[in-house]
Amino acid sequence: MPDSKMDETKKKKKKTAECCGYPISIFFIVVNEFCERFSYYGMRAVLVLYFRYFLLWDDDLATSIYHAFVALCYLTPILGAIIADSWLGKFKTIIYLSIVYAVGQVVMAVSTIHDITDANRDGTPDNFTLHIALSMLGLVLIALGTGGIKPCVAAFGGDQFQEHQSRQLNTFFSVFYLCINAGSLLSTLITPVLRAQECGIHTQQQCYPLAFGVPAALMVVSLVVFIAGSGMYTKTAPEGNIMGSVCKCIWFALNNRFRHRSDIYPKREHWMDWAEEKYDKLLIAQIKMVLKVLFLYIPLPMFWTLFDQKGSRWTLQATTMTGDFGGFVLQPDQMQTVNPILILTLVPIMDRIIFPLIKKCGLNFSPLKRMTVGMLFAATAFIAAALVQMEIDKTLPNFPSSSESQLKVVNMHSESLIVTVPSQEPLLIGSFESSPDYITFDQQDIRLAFNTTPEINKDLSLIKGSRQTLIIPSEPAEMYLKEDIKSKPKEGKNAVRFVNGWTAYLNITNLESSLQPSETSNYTLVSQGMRKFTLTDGIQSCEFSRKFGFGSSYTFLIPSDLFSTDCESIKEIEDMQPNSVHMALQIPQYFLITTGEVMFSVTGLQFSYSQAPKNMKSVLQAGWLCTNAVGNIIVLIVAELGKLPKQWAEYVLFASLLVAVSIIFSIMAYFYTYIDPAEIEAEILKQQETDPDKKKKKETLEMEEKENEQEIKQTKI
Ligand SMILES: NCCCC[C@H](N)C(=O)NCC(=O)O
Repeated sequence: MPDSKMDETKKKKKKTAECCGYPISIFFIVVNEFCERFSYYGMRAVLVLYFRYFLLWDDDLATSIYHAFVALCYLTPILGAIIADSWLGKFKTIIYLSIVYAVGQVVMAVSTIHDITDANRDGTPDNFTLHIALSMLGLVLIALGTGGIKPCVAAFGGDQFQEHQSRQLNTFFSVFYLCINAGSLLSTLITPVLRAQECGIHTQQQCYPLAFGVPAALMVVSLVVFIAGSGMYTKTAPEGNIMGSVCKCIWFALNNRFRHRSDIYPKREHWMDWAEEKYDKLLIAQIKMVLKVLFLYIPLPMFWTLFDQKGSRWTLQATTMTGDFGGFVLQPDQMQTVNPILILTLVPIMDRIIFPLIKKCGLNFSPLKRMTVGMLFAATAFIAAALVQMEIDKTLPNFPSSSESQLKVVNMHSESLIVTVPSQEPLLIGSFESSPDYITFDQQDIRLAFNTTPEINKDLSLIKGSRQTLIIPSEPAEMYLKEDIKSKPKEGKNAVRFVNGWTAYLNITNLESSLQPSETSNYTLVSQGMRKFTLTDGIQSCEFSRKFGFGSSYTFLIPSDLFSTDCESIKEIEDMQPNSVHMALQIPQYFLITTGEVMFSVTGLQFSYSQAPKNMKSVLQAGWLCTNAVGNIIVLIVAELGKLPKQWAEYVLFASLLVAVSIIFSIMAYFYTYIDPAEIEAEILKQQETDPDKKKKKETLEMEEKENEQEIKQTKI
């Protein structure tokens, strides 16, 4: 940094107002982070639902676009860091990109107003292309904004501290992390509730505009708060195209090394020293510092690969468990809120009790050791997840493999039937009853015999890898096959269907269409709790209520005396029993992974700041965030390619991989020497001052500058 600029920074640092030893400007930065994370996580909480139920995309498309968006959010930090360190400085970059971000959130909220294209006022948008175009534009702007400012805000916060505030600087990163999680916790609780409201101009629909509008408003608040602190910040000026200089310097060093590869040339201590012919010693030293840290980052994505499965695999695991806590019921995706809740409790405990205690015991728990231990905690969390999975597997139905078929028989006939099934004892099935469980067949084509008069022999061609039910209506000769669900219903919901044994058509609430006599409905998904169905044939009606748990499946048999028994004679066949393993069993794995996160992530944030040269703080923050992006990409690849037959085995595989990676990381960390970049930079600057050659060059430069200034003055006169 030119001396004049350095003096400017120092002058500004002197003016910084303090409160309890902290720069007051920090207050604006942490509130800004809280609002920004509220905005980001709030929007993310309802994004997949918006894709699925507003844009009507299928599950695969909705999930792919969602993951692509998250990956983009972790790739754009590089762009933000380059803009900040090389061109605009962190302050202006945060302001400009926050404006882009807020505009993105507003565009996204507008895209969710169905009324803007609902000309025929039927409650669904008429021009999906416009809604899709607007939402994609909004998401790109949001990714640019959130990713772009992310490395700058943490580094800008660090810049506010002076040399005597190193203890407070470390605490700052913990408080910063607390704000992230407080924002994310509140928004993940609030935005789904906002979405569940009904709103609209012409028709009342799920209130996506409110669910996306509130995060947009929070982003505007975040920007206003940040600007409000403007007069108090320490703003380090950018030093020109630093990234360009870094790339050119590395390229020159590599080329120069290659040109002098012969043994006749004396070796140099570091390959970057081959840039000395052309580049400043300070720049070379700074690049060495950055490269050393980036090298250390290579194994880190593996941690994020495990960590980010909280939102996917672990949530899926929760859908196969029960969330009834007595006083309240937790939905599977709400289990994720355990992470920010634990962060809010664990960070203070670690900072105030655990780390000081370890220090008191005389142990050197250095940042890199903490990160290694953090990785091991995450690995243990996956072992805990595997154990829980084994418990769940014991309770899961025996689904058919890809070479097997399964069959159940439902008898809606007024008399009992004896069914002869290949390689089985004959089955006696009472009227309005079903065979006890699914029968598994290795072959696709089977022949069943029924003791009706006359006897019926039925050839069936079953579907491999599927579960089917053979419905025998009041006229057994008209029997037909219906395909059943072959996995647990999504999101912990319950799949229900009805077989109409009533003599006329029936309308049933929640079903897509009316049911003809003897017809079986498709499945409809209902959430946990008390659910009511009204059945009517247009003349008479009755109500049927039932309490559901999580993840069950039922076939309800409607008898011919439906209305005379006021719906009470409806018979229930349990096709899949409700989940019985409790979601509370996931708490240990959440506890372990969050402890790992506190040790790994908070420390990594701090480490990336402390080990970066002053002009590349944002770049190293971006490098740190990039490890997260790579981790997410690994999740996507593994999810596509490496599907193991047993989920618990996949958890154990991930845990083993992370243990292996943490061993490699600990070896790399052993050879890493912690540095004080400011000290090294000052030392080199001092050397350059005393270097006669440099001194001369500097004097000439200063003389030239003075001459230039005089010339400008004279031209003005
Ligand atoms: N809905 C879960 C939010 C988890 C937040 C996570 N613990 C975290 O701190 N992430 C870092 C970030 O910058 O968002």
